[in-house]
Amino acid sequence: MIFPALEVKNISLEITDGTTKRNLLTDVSFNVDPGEVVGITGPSGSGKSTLLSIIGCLETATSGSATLHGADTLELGTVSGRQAAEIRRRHLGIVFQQPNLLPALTAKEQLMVMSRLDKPFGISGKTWRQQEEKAERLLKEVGLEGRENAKVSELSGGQQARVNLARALMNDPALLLVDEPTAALDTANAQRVTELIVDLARERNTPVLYVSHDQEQLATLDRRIELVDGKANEAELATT
Ligand SMILES: Nc1ncnc2c1ncn2[C@@H]1O[C@H](COP(=O)(O)OP(=O)(O)OP(=O)(O)O)[C@@H](O)[C@H]1O
Repeated sequence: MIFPALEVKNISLEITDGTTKRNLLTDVSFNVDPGEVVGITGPSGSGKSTLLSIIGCLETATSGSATLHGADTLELGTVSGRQAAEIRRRHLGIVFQQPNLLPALTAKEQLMVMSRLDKPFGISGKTWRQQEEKAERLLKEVGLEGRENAKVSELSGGQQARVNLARALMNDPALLLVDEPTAALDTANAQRVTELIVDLARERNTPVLYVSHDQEQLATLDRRIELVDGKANEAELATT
């Protein structure tokens, strides 16, 4: 039996809105294949970022499951605490809207921080030098060859978004989750970064969930899922 890389089944989240309870997400189900980039879209407040947080083990669903099939089969939607942190560190790449880069560090050092979190050897048992080579290789892949030693203040917004992306790839994630990573960029730069994400996903066979409002960017992706009133829009799914 061939599994999709990511299987999301009937994810629901009940939230408390003031004094009333309501379902922010209701029975959201979809699959993502290896190397496929799926856009998550929908009106503001429809739960896009929350869905990504559940799949990214940052929040837990009230019910349902999100299963990642890779070297290990991992349940993502319901784990919390130390187990969730371990899954994020080892298996997930998460890119938020704000790069949150450390101002005192160079581009390469932003990536090396990921290795430092995993002392004495890297995530996959690699030495410090091997991790350093990996950081250099990733920066080259995102188009930053020659900028490895530049500090954040010396990098443009587009370059910072690329460092942010490279950093999320340091652990060779089995799933990449990106939440409006180009919101701070002009249209041309935003489109280039989106195309880079699609290329990297295909080259690495990594499934990607990409939250965006931008129709032009969404058109670059393999397909899209629209969240409307907490439900995934199946009609849109079927036509894409
Ligand atoms: N566990 C929770 N408890 C209460 N409220 C929550 C919880 N999780 C999310 N929310 C609320 O649900 C709403 C939806 O948030 P979310 O950021 O997921 O929407 P979004 O579709 O990503 O919006 P935007 O496009 O504006 O970024 C927000 O008002 C958020 O505060």
